[in-house]
Amino acid sequence: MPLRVAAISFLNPAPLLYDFEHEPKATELRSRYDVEYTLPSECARRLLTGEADLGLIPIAALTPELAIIPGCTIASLDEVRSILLLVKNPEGLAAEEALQRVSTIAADAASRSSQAYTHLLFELWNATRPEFEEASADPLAMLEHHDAALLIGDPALFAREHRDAIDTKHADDKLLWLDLARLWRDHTGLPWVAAVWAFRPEALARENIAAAQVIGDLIDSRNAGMANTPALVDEWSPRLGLPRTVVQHYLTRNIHYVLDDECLATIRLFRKLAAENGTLPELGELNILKA
Ligand SMILES: C=C(O[C@@H]1C=C(C(=O)O)C=C[C@H]1O)C(=O)O
Repeated sequence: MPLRVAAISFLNPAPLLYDFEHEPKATELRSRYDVEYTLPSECARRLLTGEADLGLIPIAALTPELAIIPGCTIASLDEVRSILLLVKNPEGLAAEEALQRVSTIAADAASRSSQAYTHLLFELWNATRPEFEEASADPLAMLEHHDAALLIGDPALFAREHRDAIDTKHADDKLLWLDLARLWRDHTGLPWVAAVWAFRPEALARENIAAAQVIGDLIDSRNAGMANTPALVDEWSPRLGLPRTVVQHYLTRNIHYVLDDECLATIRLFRKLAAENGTLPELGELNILKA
């Protein structure tokens, strides 16, 4: 049987999944992997319950039992564009002061990592404890009953594309548009990391597949995706109705796909701070799959 794979349905992982979607590799890979696309929180749920063997999952959902596949990530070295915190700021205060006034946040239910980053932002660096309520990704509905809205992925890209319309509706609120990756970088000097490929190691023996094969397939796919962004822009720009320049910039500048030492340092620091703060359970040493 092929490995059961839970992959994220947004634009941002498209380069990681390139070989799974394009020949010459797609047919061969179908014999080893059965890929289903869903939202990040659901990818995590499926991997944690064992409904999937391999998942592109939020780093907030990693557990000590899951092995991280080396090489691939969804991260950002500066602005990520698609992790947005919209904050009502009717008095037009500076960002730090406006954050102090936030007491309720509607948080995109598709997210695990960005929700936890937002907890750290408020609880560690802002010294406030706003209430979080999970909601579906609709900025206007989210802001109806909350002081701030956290959006991720494609809905965040759409919101940015329609920023003028959203700002007009909220003219009295004077919305602040904050990029969470940028805030994390400002506070820690490190890249912002959202997701990694994580694996249930027991699937190797069950499916008689070598760790090196899985790691190699995923790294080759990432490399093919990064080398073929023009093809991905051709596919995704009409699919999402976003300008080609935005998709191109997003895939080549906003998102960082290589799980390097700095990204690993981020995962360690993020999980340490989140454990100390009580936001997430302890993770301990990172369990990285060996080839
Ligand atoms: C860059 C992004 O990273 C995402 C954010 C995640 C989260 O908040 O849990 C998980 C996976 C990524 O798809 C994004 O979706 O905008």
